Amino acid sequence: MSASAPELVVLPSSLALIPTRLGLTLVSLALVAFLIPLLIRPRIRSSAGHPTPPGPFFRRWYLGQYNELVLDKWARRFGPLYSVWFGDQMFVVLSHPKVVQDLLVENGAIFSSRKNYYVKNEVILHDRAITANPYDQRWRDHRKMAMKYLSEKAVGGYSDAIESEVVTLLRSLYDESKHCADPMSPALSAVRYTLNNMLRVSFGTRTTSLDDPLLHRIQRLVMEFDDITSPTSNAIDFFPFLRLFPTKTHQRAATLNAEMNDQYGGMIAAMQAKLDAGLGAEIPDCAMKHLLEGAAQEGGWESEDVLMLAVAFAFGGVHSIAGILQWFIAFMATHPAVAAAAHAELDQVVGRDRLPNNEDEKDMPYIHAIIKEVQRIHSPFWVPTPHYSTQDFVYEGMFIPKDTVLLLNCWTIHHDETRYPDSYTFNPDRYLGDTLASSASSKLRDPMARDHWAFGAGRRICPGFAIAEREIWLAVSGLLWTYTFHQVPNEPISLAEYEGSSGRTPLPFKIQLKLRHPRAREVMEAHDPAHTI
Ligand code: HEM
Repeated sequence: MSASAPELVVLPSSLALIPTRLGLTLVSLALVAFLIPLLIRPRIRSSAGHPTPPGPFFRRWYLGQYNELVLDKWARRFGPLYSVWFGDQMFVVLSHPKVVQDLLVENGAIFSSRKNYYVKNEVILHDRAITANPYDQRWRDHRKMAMKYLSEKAVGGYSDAIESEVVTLLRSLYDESKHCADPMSPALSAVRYTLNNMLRVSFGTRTTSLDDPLLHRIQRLVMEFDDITSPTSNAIDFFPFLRLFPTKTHQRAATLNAEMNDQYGGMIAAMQAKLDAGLGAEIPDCAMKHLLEGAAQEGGWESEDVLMLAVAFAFGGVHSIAGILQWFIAFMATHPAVAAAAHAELDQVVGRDRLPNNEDEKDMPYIHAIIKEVQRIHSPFWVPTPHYSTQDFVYEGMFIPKDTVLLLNCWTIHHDETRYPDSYTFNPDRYLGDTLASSASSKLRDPMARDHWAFGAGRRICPGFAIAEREIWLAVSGLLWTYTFHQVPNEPISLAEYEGSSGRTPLPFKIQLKLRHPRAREVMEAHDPAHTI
């Protein structure tokens, strides 16, 4: 070896470099050949030659905080059905009501599964929660059980409890604002209202004050869940090799799973201990009691299934409704003419002696319209939990292969100028004459007649629809009956920005409250804020 080295040194320099250059070129070509498929979309066709829907040339792994705006930009460029690749996963984006109806509703047997997202499904939910399950028997069992407690009929049984929580909410705002003297943030009271309703349904319990540690812990867990489970945000979901490395997202997801187990597992164990001690009569009727008393065993459920149903209720039903209520307050403070028209309707239909109730809704089309408009203009989920296909399908000449993720592009649909003229303006009048409840509207055959798509579509449509509508109606009408809402000088409320990765809640803001009439104070003061079930 050492004898041949000098010979190399005497070679002309250009010749000596040839093997090196060739090697480098070959390595570069190999790298490019390896990298290009990772960067650009593949060309896929059906056996009959149909191409996949058009879409961006490059693959993605992250769309940023306002991911709906990127999806909207592409919808304008590529049309109502386009495809985009995230790492190894093809997404198709549905940006028109007819496409949503044709695929998710009419072909629900094919488009109702869920992708096995690594962070959300595997690490956090252990493949068990209703929202994450593929379209299989476990999902059917969970969904059936959830509907037992969330159906229209079941919700009728919670009306008194929800009405009582409304007064607690009104009182909490009153106390927090030092009897309307100080500006205050409505966020925590709104979260407590929705959490108490969910705890009532699942555990027959509630938090007792804004300082209750349970409120703060669940609030934190739900926010963390929303923050780390956006369907278009985690590279680790789309590039499986990243799972071999320790990442911050993975660590956060594992911690969240442990905390959920600790919190909800602890509550379930405490209930089980009470039942074992023969003290079941002390526990109000609720989903967890029913499951622990036998329903779970009959359905072949394991303890983790029970836990995950409770988690699904909290994670699905707390920030969604609390977000709507916060947006509603923000719009009332910034649109006093709308609030004044709602107050006039209340005075005419309900008067000032009592709070509005469920029966009043049909007689108050304007407040009904305000609620629909808030949900249209600020849906809590601009990118709702995606659906997933279980068979190859050709739609309008475009190929949607099995195992494709389908995104309902709520932002683009809710800003379609032909359906909602002047769509960026908050204008409840657009819904006057639409007397249907949103749950009834979602069943209309004509997708263009549907009020909005905030609750999703097809067989995975939100099972909390009925309770959400009750909670929102009673809270919104009660808030309007009690207060007028005002912006705080020099602290404008932003109606454009929001927290979280998908529209969830407004940025923190403060409002100044004013009581509308003395009877409102009497109603609140007669109510015990520590009211227990
Ligand atoms: C304003 C309130 C709410 C909104 C806007 C909302 C919205 C949604 C949306 C968009 C979906 C996905 C639907 C789809 O895949 O097409 C969903 C699913 C779900 N929601 Fe809601 N939701 C709300 C309240 C609730 C409540 C109160 C609960 C529970 C008590 C709940 C529990 C769930 C569950 C468990 C799923 C998963 C269903 C499945 O995969 O089969 N949601 N929700």
